[in-house]
Amino acid sequence: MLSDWLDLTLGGNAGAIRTGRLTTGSFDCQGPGILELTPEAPVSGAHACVISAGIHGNETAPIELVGELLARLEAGQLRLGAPLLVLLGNIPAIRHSQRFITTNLNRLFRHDLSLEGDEPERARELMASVDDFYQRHADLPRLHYDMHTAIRDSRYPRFVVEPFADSPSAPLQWQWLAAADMQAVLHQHQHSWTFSHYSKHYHGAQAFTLELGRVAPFGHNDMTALRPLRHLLETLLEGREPQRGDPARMAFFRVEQELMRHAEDFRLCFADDVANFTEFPPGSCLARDAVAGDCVVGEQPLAVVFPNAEVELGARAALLVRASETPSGETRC
Ligand SMILES: O=C(O)CCC(=O)N[C@@H](CCC(=O)O)C(=O)O
Ligand SMILES: [Zn+2]
Repeated sequence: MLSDWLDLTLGGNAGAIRTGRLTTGSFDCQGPGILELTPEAPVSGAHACVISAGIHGNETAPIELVGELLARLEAGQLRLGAPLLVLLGNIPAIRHSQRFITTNLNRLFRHDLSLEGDEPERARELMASVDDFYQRHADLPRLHYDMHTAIRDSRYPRFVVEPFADSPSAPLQWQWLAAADMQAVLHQHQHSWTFSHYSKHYHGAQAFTLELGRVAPFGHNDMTALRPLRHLLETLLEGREPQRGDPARMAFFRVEQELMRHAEDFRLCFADDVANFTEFPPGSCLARDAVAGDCVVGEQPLAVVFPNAEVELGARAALLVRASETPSGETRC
């Protein structure tokens, strides 16, 4: 049964179900954590939808959300109207309730990846499944929502990260995401090799990272806060036109700088309970790095997003951001 897919996959029995039928389509388990749903009758205007969760193994709310969607499809409460690829990212890390096992999977989505190991191998499998899916549905507009939760509290608990690309995202996306009760948008200023960036950069998909609250164990997530997003996902998988909200309800930010960790001896200068999007005035010391020196805020205030002193050497330890007036990241004067 489709609703057993998550449990079987996480229990190491991914091979126990292969293909099956729904009232309105069929499903095909193409590999561990790789599930494609195909409608009997695709609805005109439908998107080729990719929904991914568990790219970081301790981020459980998105996995629970996928479980809710599959259960409602199986129960016939939703009519499948769009091709849908559901991906569960780092399966061993989910089993261990860890962000990753050896290296951060969400930095490996690039065609020239040369690393070896379990996470690089998984990135290759996921990239190949996305390539194959979009190629087989080449006539449809492409969409990818990669769902995460954040390590810290956030001033905006639900926010969107818009990957960098040459062309801006479709303005309609901000209307859909506002209706889904996303509260802020963070525009990336450079390539980041995340999963959503992969779909946007290599496939021209409308692709975003969605941060959906704070990391919590299974069963401890506030799923009611995610109802509006569930509604958006349901509408898309039914192939219907999503509701539109007012993007002016969301706060827009752009990344000014990535703070990198260079030294073993690296620390952030603020407390662990400082929330994402907290602003620091000019002159504040944000980090001390024995190799790179101090990171100090310049003439304009900066806010911190995803600060994490525990990242690998050479990895991003925080995004330093400023408010912008528009989704594509123009900064206020
Ligand atoms: O809370 C944190 O520090 C990390 C939450 C998380 O996993 N965020 C993603 C964002 C991806 C992006 O920049 O698009 C990540 O760090 O991979
Ligand atoms: Zn994550």
